[in-house]
Amino acid sequence: MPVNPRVLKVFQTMGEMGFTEDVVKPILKRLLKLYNKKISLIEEDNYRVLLDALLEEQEASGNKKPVDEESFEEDAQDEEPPPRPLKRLRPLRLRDQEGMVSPSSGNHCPQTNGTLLKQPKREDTDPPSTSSTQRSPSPQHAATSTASQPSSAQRSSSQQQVTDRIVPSEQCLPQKQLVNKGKKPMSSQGPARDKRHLASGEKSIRLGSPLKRKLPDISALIVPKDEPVTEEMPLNELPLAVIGPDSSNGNTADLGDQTSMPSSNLEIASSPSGEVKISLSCQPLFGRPDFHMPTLDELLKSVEEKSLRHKLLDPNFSLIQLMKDMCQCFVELATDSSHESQERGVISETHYELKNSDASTALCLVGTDGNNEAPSDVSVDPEPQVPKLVHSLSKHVIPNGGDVNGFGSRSGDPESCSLAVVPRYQTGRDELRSLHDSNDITKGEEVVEIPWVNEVNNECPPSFHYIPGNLVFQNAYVKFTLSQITEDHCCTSCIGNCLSSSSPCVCVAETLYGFAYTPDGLLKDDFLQECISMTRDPQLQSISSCMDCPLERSRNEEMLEPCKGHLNRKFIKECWRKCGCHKQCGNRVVQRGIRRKLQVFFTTDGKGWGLKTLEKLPKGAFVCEYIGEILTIKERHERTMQNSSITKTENPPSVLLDAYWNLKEALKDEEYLCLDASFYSNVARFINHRCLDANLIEIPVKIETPDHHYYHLAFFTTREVDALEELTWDYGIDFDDDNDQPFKKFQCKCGSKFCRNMKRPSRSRPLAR
Ligand SMILES: C[S@@+](CC[C@H](N)C(=O)[O-])C[C@H]1O[C@@H](n2cnc3c(N)ncnc32)[C@H](O)[C@@H]1O
Repeated sequence: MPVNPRVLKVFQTMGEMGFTEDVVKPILKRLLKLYNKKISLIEEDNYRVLLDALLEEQEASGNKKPVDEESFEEDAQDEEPPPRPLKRLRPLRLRDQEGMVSPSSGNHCPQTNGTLLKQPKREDTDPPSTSSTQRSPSPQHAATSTASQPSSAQRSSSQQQVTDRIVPSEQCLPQKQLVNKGKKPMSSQGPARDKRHLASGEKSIRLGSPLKRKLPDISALIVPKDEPVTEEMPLNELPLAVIGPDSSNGNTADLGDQTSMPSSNLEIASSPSGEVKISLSCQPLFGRPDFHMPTLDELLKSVEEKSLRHKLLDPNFSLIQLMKDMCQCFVELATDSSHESQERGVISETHYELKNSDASTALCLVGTDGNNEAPSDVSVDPEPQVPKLVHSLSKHVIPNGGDVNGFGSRSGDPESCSLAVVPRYQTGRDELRSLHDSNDITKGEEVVEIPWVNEVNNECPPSFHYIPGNLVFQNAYVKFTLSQITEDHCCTSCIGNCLSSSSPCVCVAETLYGFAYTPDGLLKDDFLQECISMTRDPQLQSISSCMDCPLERSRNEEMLEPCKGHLNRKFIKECWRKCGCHKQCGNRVVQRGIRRKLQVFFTTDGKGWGLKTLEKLPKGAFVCEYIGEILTIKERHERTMQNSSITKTENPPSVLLDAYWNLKEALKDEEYLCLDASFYSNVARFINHRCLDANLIEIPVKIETPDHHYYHLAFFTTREVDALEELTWDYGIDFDDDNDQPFKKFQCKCGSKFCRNMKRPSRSRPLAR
C-alpha cells in the first residue's frame, strides 16, 4: 500500500534533522493514535510536537523501542486542521502513592513518551481506557470541547494562551466529567483570580507567582532526580504529585473508596526559565450532602493557618505534608460551613496549651501527623526550647523602621502576636543546610547577601529565624504612631539632606551634640570616641541605679536586691518618615540596614561561629544592628525560668535596653525591655565577645519613636577594620560572677591582652545584666 505522502514528508523532514526513520516511526505512530490520526496536528509548528517527543524519548531512555512495522496508512488521515490544541508541559512527579490507583492510571492526561501534548478538539464522549498500559487518546477531550475550551482564534490574550498551554489542568478530568461536553466552566470568579471551576464541582487551583508570558522551553523542564519512580508509573506520564487526603484526618471514609476513585491530583510543572505552575484538582466528596466548594482565598487562608504558622520552626516540615494539609483543608472547608470559627478555636486552644506546656508536653503537641513521638531522623534535645509562632503576627510585629500603623500592644491585649514555647530540635546537617542558604544566611531579608562558610568542620550554623528588624514577642509596649511624633520630634520642614544644612535639625535637638554622622555616613570621631570612653573607661563610665530595678524585681520580688547599675549612654537620633528630608538624608544610616560585605564563618580558635568583614571598614562605620525579639524583663525572666538552659546555651545573650531606666519617671512593666536574639535574630548573633578592645561598639539609636524605653542597638566600628578581620564586641560580662549571667559562662578565648577571664583586676563594667 502506498505510503501517505505526508507521512513520507515527516520522515524526510525528521531525517534532515538527524532522526532516522526507525526512530521516528514508533513515536509518530503513537502521536497519530493520540491525535486520532490527524496528521495536521503533527505538522503544526514544523512538527514541533513530534520533535519534542523525539527529544524526550532520547532524553528519557537510551533504549530505543522496536520499530513498529505497521504501515502508517491507516493512522494518518487527512482532515481539516482543528482549532489549535492545548499543550501540556511535562508534569514533574514528586511522589508516588503505593496501594492507590493513581489518577495517572485512571484519569491522567494521556501522553506519549514525549510529554508535550497537543490535545485535539474532540466531541465524542467515549470513556477513555483507564489502563495505565494503554496509551489512549485523551479522556479529557470532551472537557476541552469547543464550548469549554476556546480555540486559539477565539483567544485574544496571549497570556491566556500561554496559561492554557502550560498544564491545562482541566484536561485531567476524571472520566465522569468528560460528559460535560459543551458546558461552560462553572467559574464564579474572574480569570484575574487565576482560579477555575471545573465541571461537576471539580476545581483547579493555581498557586504561585504568575507565569511568565514566554512559552518555556519544554524540552528543558527540570526533573527532580531524587524522587521515587515506579515502572508502572513512568515519570513522564504522571502528574508531578498525587496526594491523597491524609488518612489521619478522619475524613478518609468520606472520600469513598480510593482504590476505585481517584483522589485529588496535584501537578507541578517548572522550567529552568522560572515558570512554575501547581495545579490541584480536587475530587468532589461524593456522598457528602454538605459539600460546598471553598473559595481559593478560604483555602489558602486555612492552609496558612494550619500549616505555615504552626510549622514555622518545625524541622520536619515538608512540602508534601503541606500539600496534604492543603487537601485536608479543602476537605474541611468543603464539608463544614463553620470551618472558620472552628479553625480559630483550634488555634487558640493549641496556643493556650503550648504556652502552658512544659517541654515534654510541647514535644507531643508539635509531633507531625498527630504522631506524638519525636521523629526518628532527628535527635531531640529535650532541654532547649524555641518559641514558635502560634498566632498572627500581622498586627503587632514591628519590623525595623516599621510602619506607623499602631504596632505594639499593652500587655494583656488578646490580639498581641504571641510566641509559645516548643522544643528545639537538633536538626540534621542536611536540614540545617536547607535552613541556611550558604550564599545568604539572611534568606534575602537584607539588602546585601551574607554568606556562611565553614572551613574547619562539617557543622552548619545553628538554626534560628533570620529577621532584619526587631519583633515584639508579646507584651512589650512598642508603639509608633504619627500623633506621637510631634513637630518637636521631627524635622517636617527640612528638605533634602539634613546634614548639608548649616544648623542641626530638630530631630537631633535632644541629643545636645547635633548630628552624630559625617556626610560620609560614618560616626563623627569625637562622638565615637566619647561613646568608647563611656563604655570602656571605668573612670568615665556614668552609671545610674534604678530605685526599683525591674531586673531585681523579676528575680525576686520578695527580697529585692539593690540595682547593680546601668550604664548611661550617648545615643543617636535619626530622621524618619514624618520628617521632610529625603530618604537618603545623611541622618538616616542605621535604618537603611546592613550595607557592608560580611561573612559568617567558623572560627579556628574555638569560639564557634563568628562574623567577619570581607571589606575594609573605616572607623565609625555602621555594620549591623543587634536584632532579636523584644521582650519585657518579666518575659525574659519567665523564659529563663521555663527552661534555665535556654539562655545559658551557646545562644546569644539577651541585651537590655536599659539606657533610660534611671529616668525620674518610673516606666511601666511593659516598658522595661530587652532584645533576645536566641531564636529570632540577625547576623549579629554571630558576633563573638572580645574583652575591652573589641572592634565594634553598640550604640543606642532612636529612629521611630520619641519614647526612651525602646531604641535600636547599632554596632559601629571602633577603629579601621581590615578585610577578613573578625568582628567582635564586648558583651560586658563579668567572668568572676557566677550568677546572673545572661548566658552560659564560657572560657573566654578573645585573645585580648585586656581579657577579663584571666583573673586580672576588673577593668570594665560588670553592670546589671
Ligand atoms: C553571641 S554567640 C556568638 C556566636 C557563637 N560563637 C556561635 O557559634 O553561634 C555567644 C557564644 O559564642 C561563644 N563565644 C563568644 N565569644 C567568645 C570568646 N571570646 N571566647 C569563647 N567563646 C566565645 C560562647 O559560647 C558564647 O556563649
